[in-house]
Amino acid sequence: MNLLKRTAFIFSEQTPSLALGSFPTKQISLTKTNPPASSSSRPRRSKKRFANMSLEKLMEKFLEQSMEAEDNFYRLEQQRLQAEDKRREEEHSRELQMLQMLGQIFNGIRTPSTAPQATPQPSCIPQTNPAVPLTRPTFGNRNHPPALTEFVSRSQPAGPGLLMEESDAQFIERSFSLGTAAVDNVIPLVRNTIPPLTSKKHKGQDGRIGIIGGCQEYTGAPFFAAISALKVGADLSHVFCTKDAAPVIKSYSPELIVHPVLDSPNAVEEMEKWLPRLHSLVVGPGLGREEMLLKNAKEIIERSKLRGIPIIIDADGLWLVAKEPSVIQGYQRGILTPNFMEFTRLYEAMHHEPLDSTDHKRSAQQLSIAMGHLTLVLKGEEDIITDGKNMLSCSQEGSGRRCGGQGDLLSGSLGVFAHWAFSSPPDAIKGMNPSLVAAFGATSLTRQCNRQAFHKHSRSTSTSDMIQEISSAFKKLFES
Ligand SMILES: NC(=O)C1=CN([C@@H]2O[C@H](COP(=O)(O)OP(=O)(O)OC[C@H]3O[C@@H](n4cnc5c(N)ncnc54)[C@H](O)[C@@H]3O)[C@@H](O)[C@H]2O)[C@@H](O)CC1
Ligand SMILES: Nc1ncnc2c1ncn2[C@@H]1O[C@H](COP(=O)(O)OP(=O)(O)OP(=O)(O)O)[C@@H](O)[C@H]1O
Repeated sequence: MNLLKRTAFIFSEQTPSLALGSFPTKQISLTKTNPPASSSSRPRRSKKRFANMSLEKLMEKFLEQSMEAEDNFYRLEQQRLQAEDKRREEEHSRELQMLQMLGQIFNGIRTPSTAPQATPQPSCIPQTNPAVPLTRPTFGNRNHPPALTEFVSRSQPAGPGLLMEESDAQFIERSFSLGTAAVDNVIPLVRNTIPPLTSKKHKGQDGRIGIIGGCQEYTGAPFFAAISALKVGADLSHVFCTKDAAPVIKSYSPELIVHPVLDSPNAVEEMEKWLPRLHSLVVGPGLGREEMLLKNAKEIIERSKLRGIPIIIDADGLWLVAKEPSVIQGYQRGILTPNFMEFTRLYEAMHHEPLDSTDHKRSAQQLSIAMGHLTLVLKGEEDIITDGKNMLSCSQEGSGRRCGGQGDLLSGSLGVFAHWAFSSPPDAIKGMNPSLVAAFGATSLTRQCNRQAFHKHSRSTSTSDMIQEISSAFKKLFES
C-alpha cells in the first residue's frame, strides 16, 4: 500500500498528464484522490472504461502505470542530478584555471637555482587538456582547493627502472640523517581533518567511497574494505564487482551499494557514470588477476585521475601496478599500500634488481621516488609511510595476529581519511602532504583495532572482530 500511496502521489504531483483521474479512486483507497484539473471532464468516461474490469485487472493496470510514472520521476531526477554535476564541474574548472594561473605565477618567482629548466607541469594533470578539473566536484563547505604545493612537484617522476635524480639521492641521505618525523605531531593533524558531525549536512557530504574489487574467488576483501569505510565515517560505500560476486557481497550487508559491473562488456562506462559522485576510490581488494578485470580497473584508474579523485591501490591493484607502473606513476593523489610481498614485487619491477631487505625505509623511499613521489605505505612490524620527501613511521601497538583481511580494513579506511585530508585546508594539516596524514590516520586506526580485538579474542581474532572495534578505536585515537 505504501507503494500505491507513493505512486499515486507521483502521479498527481510529478506527472499530471498520466491521468490519475482515470482510475476508479473510490474502489482503491489512495491518499491523493483529487484528479488533476486538466482531466476534470473525464471521470464519466473512465467509469465506463473500467466498469467491466475485475479488481485484479484494475490493480494490474494501475501498477503498470504507477511503475511508468515512477520511471519518469527517476528519469527527471537523474537529469536534474546530471545538470547539477555539470554545473559543479564548470565551477571547479574555473577554480582550477585560477589555481593554474597562481601556480604559474608561483613558478615564475622561484629562484633560478631551484627552478627546473622547463615549466613544470603538475604530474597529475594531463598536459594536453588544461581544462580538465583536478578536483572532483565538491559538496558543502568543508571542501577546499588543493594546496598550491601539489601543483609544483619538486622533480618530474623518474621513468620505470630509473632510480632517482642526483638531488633525490642527496635528499635520501639528508632525510636519514634527520630521522623520521615525530609521530606525536601527526595524530593532531589527522584530527583536524575529521569533519564535525552536525545536523546541517546532507547524506554523502562526509564521504562517498568506491571500492573496485570482488570476483568469484574473493568476496570478503571488498566487503571488509567497504564496510570499514562506512564505519570510519563515510556516508556511502559503493562496491564495483563482478556479476557473480555481487549477490554474495550484498548478502553480507544491506548497508553497501553493490554494482555488478566489473566484468560487463561496458564495465568502464558503467563505473565512470558514478565517478562524479565519488570522493575517493580504493582499487584492488579481491579484484583477482584476470586479464579483463585488470584492464577494466586500469581504465577506471585513468578516468579517475582526470577527475583528481584520490586513489588507493592495494592487493591485486598492486599486481596491476607492478605490470604497468605508468597507470599511477606521478599521480599526486595516488597511495599504494603494499604488504612486504607486494612491495618486493613492485620494487623489483621498478628497479630491475633484487630488493635489499636490510633497509626497508631506504627501499620504500627509493620506490616512492621511482613512482614519481607517490605516497607509499609499506605495511609490517612498523608501517613505513613515505612520499619520497618525507617519512613517517607508525608503530602504534598492534598484536602478533596477522589474519587475512586486515589490509582491507586499512585500505577501506584510508579511502575515507584520504578524502577528508584532501578536502581540508592546507593549514589544518600544517602544509603536510594530505596523503601522508591520511595514511598515518588509517594505519594507526588499523593497528589500534588489531590490538583491541586481540585483547578480546587472542589467537582467534579475525578481521570481522577488528571491524567491530573501529568505533571505539577511532574514539580513543581521534576523539578523546
Ligand atoms: N576474505 C577475502 O576475500 C580476502 C581476500 N584477499 C584478497 O586475496 C587476493 C590475493 O591477495 P594475497 O595477499 O593473498 O596475495 P598473494 O596470493 O600474493 O599472497 C598470499 C600470501 O602467500 C604468501 N606468498 C605469496 N607469494 C609468495 C612467495 N613467492 N613465496 C612465499 N610466500 C608467498 C604470502 O604470505 C602472502 O601474504 C587479493 O585480491 C586480496 O584482496 C585478502 O585481502 C585476504 C582476505
Ligand atoms: N608485524 C606486524 N605487527 C603489527 N602490525 C602489523 C604487522 N604486520 C602488519 N601489521 C598491520 O596490519 C595491517 C595490514 O597489514 P597486512 O600485512 O596484514 O596487509 P595485507 O597482507 O595486505 O592484508 P590482506 O590480508 O587484507 O590482503 C597494517 O596496517 C599493519 O599496520
